[in-house]
Amino acid sequence: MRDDSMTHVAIIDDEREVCTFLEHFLTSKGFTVKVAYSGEQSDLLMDGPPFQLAMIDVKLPDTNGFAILKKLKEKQPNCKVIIMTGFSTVKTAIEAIKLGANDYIEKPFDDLDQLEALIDEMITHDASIVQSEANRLAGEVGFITGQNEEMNHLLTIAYKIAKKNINVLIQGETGTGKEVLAKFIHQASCRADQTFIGVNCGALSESLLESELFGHEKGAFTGATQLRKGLFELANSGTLFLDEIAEASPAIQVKLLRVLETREFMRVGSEKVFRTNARIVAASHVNLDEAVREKKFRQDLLYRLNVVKLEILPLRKRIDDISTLLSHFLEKYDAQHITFTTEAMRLLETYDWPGNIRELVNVVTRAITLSEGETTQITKDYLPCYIQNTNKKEYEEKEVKRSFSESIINHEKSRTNPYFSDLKKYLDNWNAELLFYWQSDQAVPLEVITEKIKELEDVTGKAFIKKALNSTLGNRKEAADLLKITPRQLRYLFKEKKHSPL
Ligand SMILES: Nc1ncnc2c1ncn2[C@@H]1O[C@H](COP(=O)(O)OP(=O)(O)OP(=O)(O)O)[C@@H](O)[C@H]1O
Repeated sequence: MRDDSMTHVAIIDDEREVCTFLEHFLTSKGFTVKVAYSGEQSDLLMDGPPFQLAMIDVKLPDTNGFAILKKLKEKQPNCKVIIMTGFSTVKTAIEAIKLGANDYIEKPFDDLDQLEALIDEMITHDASIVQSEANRLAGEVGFITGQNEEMNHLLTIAYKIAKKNINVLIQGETGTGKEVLAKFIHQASCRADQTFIGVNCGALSESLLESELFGHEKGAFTGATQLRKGLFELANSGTLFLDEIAEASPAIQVKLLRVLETREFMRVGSEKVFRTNARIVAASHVNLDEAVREKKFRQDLLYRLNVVKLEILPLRKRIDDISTLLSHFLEKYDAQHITFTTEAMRLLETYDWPGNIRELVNVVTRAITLSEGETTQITKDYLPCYIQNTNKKEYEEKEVKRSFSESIINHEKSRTNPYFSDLKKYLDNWNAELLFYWQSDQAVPLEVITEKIKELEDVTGKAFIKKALNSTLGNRKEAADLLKITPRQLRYLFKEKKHSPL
């Protein structure tokens, strides 16, 4: 007769020694244990009374951990699952987490305290606690999610894997919050009280980036007047955030690969080998699989970086999060008294947000500033003209185009987006807005003005690049020559400008 006051655990693994060890270990903790050595035997277990926890090996002779996980989640949805994996199959275990496993542990079990802590956590914590802990920390760091299920799932996965010592790759369009997510992972990890340092690999020349990353000895090159520690050294027990990793040159990619493989590096101008324990979180708005196919990015480096890949949705695909984001920003700017009219909300939910959350922040701060002293209700008139002019049909047309192909998307967007289609209109609006601020009796936060100036630089620069590309029929090399910049700079400007993936 089964005693339901006890904790019931299933172990599914074809390695008999592992099963024997776990059976002893768990029985000594007062749990009852059932063992299956194959998929067939595990089917029998799953058809029986429910388990609180199942520990499942990734590889079995007649099936794999994914298939067992799927069946278990169907038959016993409340059963927690720990996937057991060898080092070489960590990526597989991460996939299992994405599919609903609660955690994974590497075999052999070197650290029994860690094993015990993991099992205890599984038994005592229910999933809603993990979710609410993740949400609390996300609120603290400023990575807000609302109703969107995919984003909430991503947040939970980020929270779970944060505690593991593995590299993470974050992909997402510009302004979607890649850096904020990297900070969240750092804060949720055991390294939270250590350093978090970030570097934008596209913003520095090759030699500067090399010395930034690895440091240099005094006299290593002209201008190296003193020894400088690099980021791998400074972030030794913390997290190193490599932003826009796709922009790293081939030579830097080789050097990064070496550090990721061996954990060793040398300062520029020195032969001495240093070790680093920095956790790497890399980010890119470029699809790195595509960059590998186009031979712009090393496959072996990508393999090392994306032990876990997290993809943040663009804002237009998480429209259901807009109201939560708005409330967050209103609170952040101490403007909780402000509300948005239904019409204004509809416009915000219909606009396609090429600059993603960064652009939303700008729109909210602008609306707060403009409405100050006038009203507490944001109507459509307090939104920028290009958002007021958005209509549903135009949006839907863009959606269809978007799914057509990435390259066509980018081209179409630049053509149809009112932001770029008419530079003169944009400049007139910009001028009018700035004059409005200037003539306003209210003090305008300088941040709003500097953001507008950056936006002007972005939009105008992009318009001129687009003009040059039009005249060279899309030939980037020739366009770069016309603009008297290098093709690399053109690529950078082309992709990095904040408000508009061309
Ligand atoms: N989920 C979020 N909740 C609240 N604010 C967010 C969120 N995501 C991004 N932001 C805000 O949007 C702005 C851009 O975020 P961030 O710099 O992390 O984006 P990014 O994807 O790294 O951009 P880029 O690709 O241009 O470097 C910041 O002001 C950030 O605070």
